[in-house]
Amino acid sequence: MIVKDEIKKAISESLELKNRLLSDDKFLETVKMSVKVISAALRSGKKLLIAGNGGSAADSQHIAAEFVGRFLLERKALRAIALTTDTSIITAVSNDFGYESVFARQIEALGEMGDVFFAISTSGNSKNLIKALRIAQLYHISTISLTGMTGNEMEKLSDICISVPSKKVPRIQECHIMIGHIICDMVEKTLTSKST
Ligand SMILES: O=C(CO)[C@@H](O)[C@H](O)[C@H](O)[C@H](O)COP(=O)(O)O
Ligand SMILES: [Zn+2]
Repeated sequence: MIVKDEIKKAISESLELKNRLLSDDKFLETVKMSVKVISAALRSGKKLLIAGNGGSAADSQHIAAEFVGRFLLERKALRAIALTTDTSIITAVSNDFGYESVFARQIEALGEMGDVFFAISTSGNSKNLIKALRIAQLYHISTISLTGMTGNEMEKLSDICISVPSKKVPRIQECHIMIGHIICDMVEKTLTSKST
């Protein structure tokens, strides 16, 4: 039996978490910093590489599409790539090197100094993202992580970590895509504004 109370519980949990973010100045600051770093990289012709597993792979593609296509404004295409889409690369690298290398290897192939690597994970402990963050650091690529609770491994390896204070995967993911949209919106506005 479908219970309306359960539906309401999921919605209120999501709202409560978003409300916590609304009054978390440290969180707001990390989003603001991320917008600055991504805007500066894209403005100077560098690119945004995005990766995550499962639902976060979908978020990676969703965000890359906003940049390459458009979010809300008419403007030129922006350089963003999701590292989650090429099944030949994903299967070959996983098969030959192991799944842990699936993003790191693509960063090694495509990443350049000054690019930004945006890693999305609810646990903040996915091994393939940890390895990719280490490689990104080695190649002087800026690193931004979007995670769940603080204190995760990815946070330690990232220049900026935007963490959502929850252990509930779906609730974290709901905040992640909201944050992704906010970043797209603000980067788009920054890059199309004449005064900046
Ligand atoms: O979307 C969901 C659960 O809501 C799943 O597909 C989830 O993303 C996968 O289990 C991921 O492998 C989890 O990885 P991570 O968020 O811990 O990095
Ligand atoms: Zn999900």
